[in-house]
This record gives sequence, structure tokens and C-alpha cells, in this order.
Amino acid sequence: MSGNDIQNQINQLVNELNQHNYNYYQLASPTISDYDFDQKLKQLEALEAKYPEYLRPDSPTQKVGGEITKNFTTVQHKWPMMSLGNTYNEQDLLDFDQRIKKAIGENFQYVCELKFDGLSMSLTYQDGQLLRAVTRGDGTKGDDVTANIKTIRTIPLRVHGEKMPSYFDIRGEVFMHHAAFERLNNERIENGEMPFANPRNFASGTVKMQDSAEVAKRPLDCFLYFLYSDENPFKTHWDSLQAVKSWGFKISEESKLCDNIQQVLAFIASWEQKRFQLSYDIDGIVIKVNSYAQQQELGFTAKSPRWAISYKYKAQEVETILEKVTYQVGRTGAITPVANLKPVLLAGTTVKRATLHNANEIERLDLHEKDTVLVEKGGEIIPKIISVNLDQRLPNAQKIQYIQNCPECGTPLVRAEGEAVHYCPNDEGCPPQIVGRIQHFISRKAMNIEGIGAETVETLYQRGLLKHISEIYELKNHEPELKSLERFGEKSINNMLLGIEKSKEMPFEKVLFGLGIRYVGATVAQKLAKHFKNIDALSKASLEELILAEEIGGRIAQSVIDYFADAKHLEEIAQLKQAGLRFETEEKEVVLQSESLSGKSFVISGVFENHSREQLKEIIESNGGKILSGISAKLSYLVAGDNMGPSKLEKANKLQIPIISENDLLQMIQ
Ligand SMILES: NC(=O)c1ccc[n+]([C@@H]2O[C@H](COP(=O)([O-])OP(=O)(O)OC[C@H]3O[C@@H](n4cnc5c(N)ncnc54)[C@H](O)[C@@H]3O)[C@@H](O)[C@H]2O)c1
Ligand SMILES: [Zn+2]
Repeated sequence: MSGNDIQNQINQLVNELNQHNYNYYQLASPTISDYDFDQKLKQLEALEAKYPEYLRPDSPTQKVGGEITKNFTTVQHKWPMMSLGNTYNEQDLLDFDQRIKKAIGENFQYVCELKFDGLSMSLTYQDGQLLRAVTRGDGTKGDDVTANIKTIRTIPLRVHGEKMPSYFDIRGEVFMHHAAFERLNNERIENGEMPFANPRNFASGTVKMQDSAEVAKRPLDCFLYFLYSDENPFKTHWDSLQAVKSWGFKISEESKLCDNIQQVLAFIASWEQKRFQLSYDIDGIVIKVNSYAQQQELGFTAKSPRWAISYKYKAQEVETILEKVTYQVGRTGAITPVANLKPVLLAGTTVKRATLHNANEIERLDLHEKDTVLVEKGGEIIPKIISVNLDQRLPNAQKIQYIQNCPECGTPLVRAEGEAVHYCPNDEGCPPQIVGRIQHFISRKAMNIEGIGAETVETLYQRGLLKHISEIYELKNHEPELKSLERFGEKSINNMLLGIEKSKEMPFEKVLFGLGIRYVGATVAQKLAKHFKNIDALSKASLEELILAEEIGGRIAQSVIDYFADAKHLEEIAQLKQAGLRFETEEKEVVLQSESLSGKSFVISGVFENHSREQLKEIIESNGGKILSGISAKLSYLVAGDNMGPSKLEKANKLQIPIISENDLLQMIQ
């Protein structure tokens, strides 16, 4: 190869890997497997070692893969947050062990830990109090996500105990348990939102959200595994782990102290299968030299410590045959293709189906009928198809054609410009949409109607008693028909009718969520209800007005407009109003407690330790103060919490508006 060719190859690898880093860390949606990524990175490393003259400063071998984002305050790490060298084979571990022995002799121990598959987080504590939480970012500086991290129950806000330094950083991995992942991802699918591919992506997407109240609804967890302090009182990593546990931090109980590399290999082997029984994902084992003095002797490379390495388990994969592709219709009409596979044992379970997400995925795989496909199940819950084995493709196999008509009602499908998902537009006549919509309305998170379950809805639909949500409230006029149904005793009918009657008390935001408007999930419904206060204002709002509401983007706004543009929907709402459902938020009457804030105006921004924003608003109003919607020269105070948007802060500073804390505010009314 000529010098030019090599340089081209290096350039191409650098560009490609940087793009993958971006997809993985920024977008939380990687397009190649970790294994392939790591192989390409090793290829680049080898080329750079051989031809250092072509080493690019922006090469992914020279820095950790993440970046900082402009949505958060940037914080410099006192101790850089590094990556870890990794390998997929035992020989590399034996080589690693040899290198260590050469540098520090035979007398040392290893600590083996599970390699949690989440995102790393640096927590700073001062005098036992959590000061801030920062993402790894580019390794030297990261995003300040303190407000979001404070929602994690297993991260203590205060710690105390013996030998605790007055100032320290503690690092760990934030992750999501499988159960929470499945529950929340299913909700996303039901709301017509893009599901996350795995718990890691979900956790990482959650930590970077702007609204901490929303973060609080997504349960995250965290294991801690590194202590850093100028006054570190411990001699070994192991001792530090035991100590931080006694101070109140959550550490993994599975870590193990090993005397030699054989014990390490045994530990790795023991987790190869056991890992599938954990309630969270791990992608390998981390091996660390235990003694701090020896760690120091070994030092670092450009992006990782020489005293540690990770052994990564290859995601479990197996070949099987694609029997057929079927299509499911969701309650919003969204079509999800599913690969039906010849059953095969993988990672301890029998796999029969794999998700295909949408037409783009089928296109990407270039799926043909009866293809032999490689199916992967990492720790992940839903198996997915990685690739097709072209050698096994049957002669004359037909390409899988995405369906053009709804499998349930035959209506031609539509796919909006730039969208990945196909929809069945026949919302009034497509059975799974009709039933799904009513099931959604009665569900716990929406109207929470007792005495009527998903199956009952199905039965009532089949008997012609239920086709629209509003007909739920007419069931009471159909008692004779209800009584004639099998397994429908008088008692259960009464329970159901009682539950239906009670649901009329549900607040507007629940009714709005219950309507099942595409992209309007529970949180969005809450925000819309709060902003517009009643259905009339909401239904008349323009795109511009909708976007002004907190967290409402163009896609949601357009979906709301489309919904209200449909006369059928307006008719349905009229029926529900007639039935007595709530279509406006209840204004709480302000009871004046004092006049101490009268004549003063406030803007509340950020997240607060002791009160919700809503509570602070009440406190201000009940003491005679006024809430303004934006920062202007006439504003008296900006009440600022954690994680406030930088643009607000900048504006307030420019206009010299006094910025006060939650406590300052409370002092003003005493
Ligand atoms: N598929 C893709 O497109 C793509 C793109 C970029 C990166 N990746 C994957 O991500 C890896 C690189 O990510 P990385 O730099 O975070 O390195 P890494 O995942 O190989 O290892 C370092 C990380 O491990 C985590 N970790 C978990 N448990 C730990 C423990 N007990 N002790 C210490 N650390 C622990 C920490 O967050 C640490 O930052 C690559 O090897 C690749 O597999 C994939
Ligand atoms: Zn249909």
C-alpha cells in the first residue's frame, strides 16, 4: 500500500468511528454493534502505531468518545474521566497480566467488578453533601446534570462515616433496570414515540433531559466504583469500596478480590451465563490493580489507565431462519413489523420473534423471504436481527415487501414525509385502533376506570356496545344487553358502572391524555392542560401558540392541530362534555396569607430541593406576589434552582435582575 492509501484508510476510519461515537453518545442510537466498533478501533490503533505520521489529533484513539452539550453548564473534571482498554479474548488478558508483572513484579492483587452497561457519572461531595453530578463528556469536562441525578434514590444527598475526606469525587455508573425499561419503553410505543433500543440508551437519554420532573418519573439506579480525593486515606481500591459503602453509597456486592489472573479468568467464566439472571445489563468484567501505589507506578495512556482493563462478553448471537414478517397495528394506527423466527435457544431463552421497528430497518437488512438471519440478544430484552447470512439465501428468494394495506382493515397505509413509521389512517374503522383507543382511555395512567378491563372492552366492542370512548358513558342505558353477556354478573356490571361514574371526577389532564392524541403522552398532556387551561383554548391554538407551551415541539404541535381539525374528534369531545367529563383545569383559589410580597413579581426557574415549582408559585401568590411568564426589565426577582436554562440566567444578569434562591424567597415572607 502506498503512503497515500494508508493515509486515506486512516482518515476513513477516523471519520467513520467519530460518526459512530456521535451516534452512540449524543444520539443514543448506535448503528453498529459494539463488537464491530471495537474491531474497527483496534484496526485504526494498529495502523496508527505503524504509521504514527498519519495520526490525527481528533482520532478516536486519542480521546474518550463523548462530548459536552450546550444545554447544560460545562464543568471541568478535577480528575479526568477516562475510558478503559478492552478485549474480547483471554489471551489479551494474559498479555495484560504479563505487562503488569514486568512493571511492578509479582506481588499484587486484582479487583474484579461487573462492567455495568450504563453511563458513567462523577459525583462531587463536600463536607458529606452532594455538590454536583457531572457526565463524562469528553473526559476532561462534562455536563452538570445535578438536578437530574438528585432524582436517583440510591444516590445519597448526604453521607457520613469514618475516614471520609472533606472533599472527594466518587464515580459510578447510572443505569436502568430491565423492568423499568420494558414498562417505559412500552409506554413510548403506545404513545407513538420512538422506543429506545436498550436500557443503556434509555438511561443516557434520560440523564440529558432538561426537565428533572420528567427524569424523576424514569427510575434510574447507580453503582459506585471509584473514589478520588487529594486526601485519600486508603491504600487500596478494595478498602475504598468497603469504606464508601459504610458512608452510605451503593456498591455492587458482586465484586471480588483476586490473587492472580487465573482467579480473574474463573470470575469471568462464572459470569458468562450468570449475567443473564441480573436485573440489569452488564457487558463485561472490569479488572483493576488493587493497590493505589502500584496503580500510580503503572500510569496511563492517552485515554485509559494501564492498571485496568475490561473484558467484554460478545453479545450472544445465533443463526436462525426468518419464517415470515407480520405486522401489528397499535392504537394510534402505527404499524410495527415483527420478524417471526424459527424458534432457537439464545442467552437462556427461546427466541421466536425479533423486532424490526419499521420499514427502514427491513430495508437496511435487505431482508428476503426465508433468509438465514443472525439474531443477537445482549443483556437486552428484545432480540434483534443483526444481519443476513447471504451465503444461505435461497435462490429466487423474494425481497420482503413492506405491506401497503393495513393487515387488519385493508386500508392503504400512509407514511408522512420524513417519518419512519407507517400508519393506518382508518381510525374509525380499524378494530385494533378502536379497541386500543378505548383500552387506553380506561387504563390506569389515563382515566383509571375501575371495574372494566382490557378484555371487557374487547367483548363489548365485539357485541357492538362500544365503538367510541363516549359510548362508555352510555353503557348505563344498556343494562339488559350487558346482563345477557356471558360471565357478566349483576355485581360486576354494577362495579363497572360505578367506576365509570366515578371517572367523571378525573382532572382535565387525564381526560386529555385519555383521548389518545398521537405524541401526547401523560407528561405532554399535563403541560398542555396547564398551559391552555381548557379544551376550547387548546383546540383553537395555532401552531405558534402551541410551541410556546413548555416542552411542546413542532411534531407534537402539528399532531394536536391535526387532531382538532377532524370534525369526528370534535363531535366525540362534545359527547364527553355532555356526559360531564372535565375539560378545564381547576383553578385553585388563592387564599391570601400575607401581603409581604405585594407589588413584587417573580419568575421561577430550575429545580428546587424542598419545593416543586408549583408549590413555590402558590407560596408567592398567597403572599401577594405576582408570577410573570418571562424575564423582562420590570421583573423584581428571578427565583433560581438547579439546572436552570443558561439563556434565562444570561438575560437576568444583563437586565440586572436580582437572582434569589428558594431559601431567600422563604425569608422574604417571614
Ligand atoms: N456501537 C457503536 O456505535 C459504539 C460507538 C462508540 C462506543 N461504543 C462502545 O462503547 C465502548 C467505549 O465506551 P467507553 O469509552 O465508555 O468505554 P468502555 O465502555 O469500554 O469502558 C469504560 C466505561 O466502563 C464503565 N464501567 C462500568 N462498570 C465499571 C466498573 N465497575 N469500573 C469502572 N468502569 C466501569 C464506565 O462508564 C467507564 O467509563 C466501545 O468499546 C464500544 O463497545 C459503541
Ligand atoms: Zn387498519
